[in-house]
Amino acid sequence: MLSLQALEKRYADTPVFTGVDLKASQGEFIAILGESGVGKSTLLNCIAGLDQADAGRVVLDGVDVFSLGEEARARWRREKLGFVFQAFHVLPHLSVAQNVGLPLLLLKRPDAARVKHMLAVVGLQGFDERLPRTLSGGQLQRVAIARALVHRPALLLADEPTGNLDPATAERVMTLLLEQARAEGAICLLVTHSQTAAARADRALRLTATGFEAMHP
Ligand SMILES: Nc1ncnc2c1ncn2[C@@H]1O[C@H](COP(=O)(O)OP(=O)(O)OP(=O)(O)O)[C@@H](O)[C@H]1O
Repeated sequence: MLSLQALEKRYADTPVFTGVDLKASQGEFIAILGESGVGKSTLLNCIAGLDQADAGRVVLDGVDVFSLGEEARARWRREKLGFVFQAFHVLPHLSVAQNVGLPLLLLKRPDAARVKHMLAVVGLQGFDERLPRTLSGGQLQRVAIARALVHRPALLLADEPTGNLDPATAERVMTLLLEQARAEGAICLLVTHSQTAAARADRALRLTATGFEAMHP
């Protein structure tokens, strides 16, 4: 269970958002839309504890994230969160399998069989030794999805993951993200400008300066 309670963020005297509340259950897929600059990426960063919220709480599976010290928060992030970004953020000098296995390595739980499984579910079996520069954008994003879920995170944060892809590839990547987040039982918060992607989520919310507005259901 993820709970956001009265989250608030400002830069100097300029408020970005206030009053962000949300409750999400295991396996729920939630799309977050909103005008450019309203603070969607900032909100994901605040939830991940990468950016400091000015007020409010983030509670994931009973853990109050802002009460953790820096080291404990970094450990929590490695263990409980997965990330997918628009720009892939795949490490160029590591092979595909090394990229996917990185979260497990950082948790000191290397697991070659799990890496192989994740490569298979994203349709990249046999790509283990390939370097990222030999992959297409859609393939790179599938590597990123496999990496984001390999350690079975409780929460997947996806920031415009299909923003750099052509519509057909975007559609396939979105399907994969939905299916795999659900298969792994992760809560997924998906920031997107795509109404098509939002329509496929369990819920769609619009972020405004004063919190979330429900779009559907
Ligand atoms: N370090 C910073 N200092 C000051 N203002 C910032 C900083 N980082 C972000 N902002 C501002 O905070 C606001 C929210 O930015 P954010 O990138 O979260 O928006 P967004 O909704 O994700 O936008 P987009 O849809 O265009 O990606 C913007 O007005 C931005 O200029």
